[in-house]
Amino acid sequence: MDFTSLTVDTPASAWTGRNDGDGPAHRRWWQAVATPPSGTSDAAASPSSAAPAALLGFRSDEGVRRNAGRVGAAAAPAAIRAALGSLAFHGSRAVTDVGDVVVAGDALEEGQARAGRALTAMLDAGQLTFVLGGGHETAFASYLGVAGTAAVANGARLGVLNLDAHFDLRDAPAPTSGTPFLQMARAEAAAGRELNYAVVGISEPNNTRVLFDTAHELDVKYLLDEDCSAERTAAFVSSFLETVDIVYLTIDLDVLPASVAPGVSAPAAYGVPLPVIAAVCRQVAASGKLFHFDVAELNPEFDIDNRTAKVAARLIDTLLR
Ligand SMILES: N=CN[C@@H](CCC(=O)O)C(=O)O
Ligand SMILES: [Mn+2]
Ligand SMILES: [Mn+2]
Repeated sequence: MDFTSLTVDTPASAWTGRNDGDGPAHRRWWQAVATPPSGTSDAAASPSSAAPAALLGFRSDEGVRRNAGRVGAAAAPAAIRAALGSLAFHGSRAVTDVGDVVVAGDALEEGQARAGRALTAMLDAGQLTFVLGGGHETAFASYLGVAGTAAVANGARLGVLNLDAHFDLRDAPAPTSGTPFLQMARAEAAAGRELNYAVVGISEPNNTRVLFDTAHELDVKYLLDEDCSAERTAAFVSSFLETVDIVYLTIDLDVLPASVAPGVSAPAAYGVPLPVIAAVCRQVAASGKLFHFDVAELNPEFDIDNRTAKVAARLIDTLLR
């Protein structure tokens, strides 16, 4: 597709990383990712049966600020790109970085709409899209992109799978990082559909009764963090996948234990082990139903030795195999 027709605020700049040489045997992410208009990738030239992928950064922490959280997630897209850059690239699909949508000041809703339009254009052109957030207000930008596609208009059954310690179903006066899935439920109802929403990793003490009540009213499927054994999680995800044609997967990094993901606004005391979260990513990718995904809530200011950024990069690498 012609990526130069997309409206973003900051075009992608060339990626960097360790250089062991040219060609597929030495290829790392920084060498595989194309950055239009000038940058081309050697991987993009290789024939592949897998759908091409395109990534968009969403530089926002306005939703976190409105939700009284620790701001800093606007710097996350750059930190994730840096962590991904030096990972070895074992995939075969073309990957394009189209740059960032930047939320200026409090203009969150406008930024979400702008990101949504760029995503819809890429999805309709056959790209597997992913967004590097941003606070979890990123999820509503992702939803706008997915909900605007021809696939959804033509009746594809959409499922939203959130890996998160929180429901993010808050009823608030304005959109925040804590509201995106209630916004989705309302938007789906307005479109004459019902939101099919499932969450893996809910922390009971970190979600009030009203959030559980809302989840029950909306028939949200969820698995508590303490119930996330490998077997139960795989069975939960498998049942969910049976009910959908296309999946929007959203990873809020605070689903992981704080020792694994310290660089988030709300670190988890308990958390779901990384091997379980990685297995969910493999399972969703293997289903052939993955349509779009995002990674949210990284806050580089609170990260330790880029631990959280590296975990985000690892999960993205897993999803794109
Ligand atoms: N995206 C953030 N969600 C959580 C944050 C909770 C917290 O800061 O403790 C929420 O709003 O519930
Ligand atoms: Mn969240
Ligand atoms: Mn969360």
